[in-house]
Amino acid sequence: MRQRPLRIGLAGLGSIGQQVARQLDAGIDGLELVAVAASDREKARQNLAGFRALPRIGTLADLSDTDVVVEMLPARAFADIARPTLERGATLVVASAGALLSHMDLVDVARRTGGRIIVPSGAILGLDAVRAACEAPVASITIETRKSPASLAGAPYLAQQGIDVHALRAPTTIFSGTAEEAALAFPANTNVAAALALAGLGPRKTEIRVIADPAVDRNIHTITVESAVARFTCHIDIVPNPENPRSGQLTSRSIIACLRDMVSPVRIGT
Ligand SMILES: NC(=O)C1=CN([C@@H]2O[C@H](COP(=O)(O)OP(=O)(O)OC[C@H]3O[C@@H](n4cnc5c(N)ncnc54)[C@H](O)[C@@H]3O)[C@@H](O)[C@H]2O)C=CC1
Ligand SMILES: O=C([O-])CC(=O)C(=O)O
Repeated sequence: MRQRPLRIGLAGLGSIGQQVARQLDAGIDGLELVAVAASDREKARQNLAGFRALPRIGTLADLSDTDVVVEMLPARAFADIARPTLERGATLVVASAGALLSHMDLVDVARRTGGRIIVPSGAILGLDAVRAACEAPVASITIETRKSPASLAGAPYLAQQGIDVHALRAPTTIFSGTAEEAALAFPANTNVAAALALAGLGPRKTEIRVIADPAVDRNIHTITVESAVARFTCHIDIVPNPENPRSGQLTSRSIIACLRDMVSPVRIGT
């Protein structure tokens, strides 16, 4: 039994970070929100107004006395908090799973310092069964991601390929490739494929298809696994966050469930 609560720091107070902060402030036994890092501190103060216990508001460097840092930054800022957190032997909970694929050397840092990298399921389901299946031979793991144009807009791949998603009138496959390729092409839209890859066959053997569909208003993911011990398909429709439709409303809850696991005497699922 821990003598004191786990001290939590939040890196990023955007659409996911704000939800996580609110849920932590509502109170979870064994967890204490002590600090948040935000790029606009005045806006952060406004977002945290009314909190029961106001955490410190500062920069990424101000998270350096926490036990657990929850990374919820744009992919480009991922390493700015991931590396120092792991260098000091703390635990890093990763939202930007796609960005982790370009920084797999951090696993060696964690091994050296005793730090831990934890990738919650986020917006995807079935990682428990994927991990279990991968204890036996697995033939293939694929994911199809279907999103509205608003949930895909701004991805670097669209600009590179000259694709105007807002002009599409019918569902269109705009990308097929590996999870590794997708993480670079769609850094804010394919974290699900990265998490799936890390749970299963790795970023070069996990295939993703991205479909832009003007008729949908959810972020929709379908995983298909063919393995020696089981064949399964998992499907999820997630409500996008109003502040950032690229991210859905399940991810903050997945992070909270993951943090709860760290202090709970009982753990459910693989
Ligand atoms: N694992 C998963 O299943 C999912 C992962 N994500 C990923 O989670 C991450 C966070 O998502 P959102 O909250 O929706 O993004 P967001 O763009 O709404 O929020 C990011 C926040 O980080 C802040 N920020 C940027 N640089 C900073 C710095 N140096 N210091 C402090 N704050 C900084 C921004 O001002 C913004 O408030 C993204 O990388 C997103 O792609 C999103 C959905 C699902
Ligand atoms: O569906 C979501 O909420 C977000 C998503 O696809 C991703 O980041 O991979």
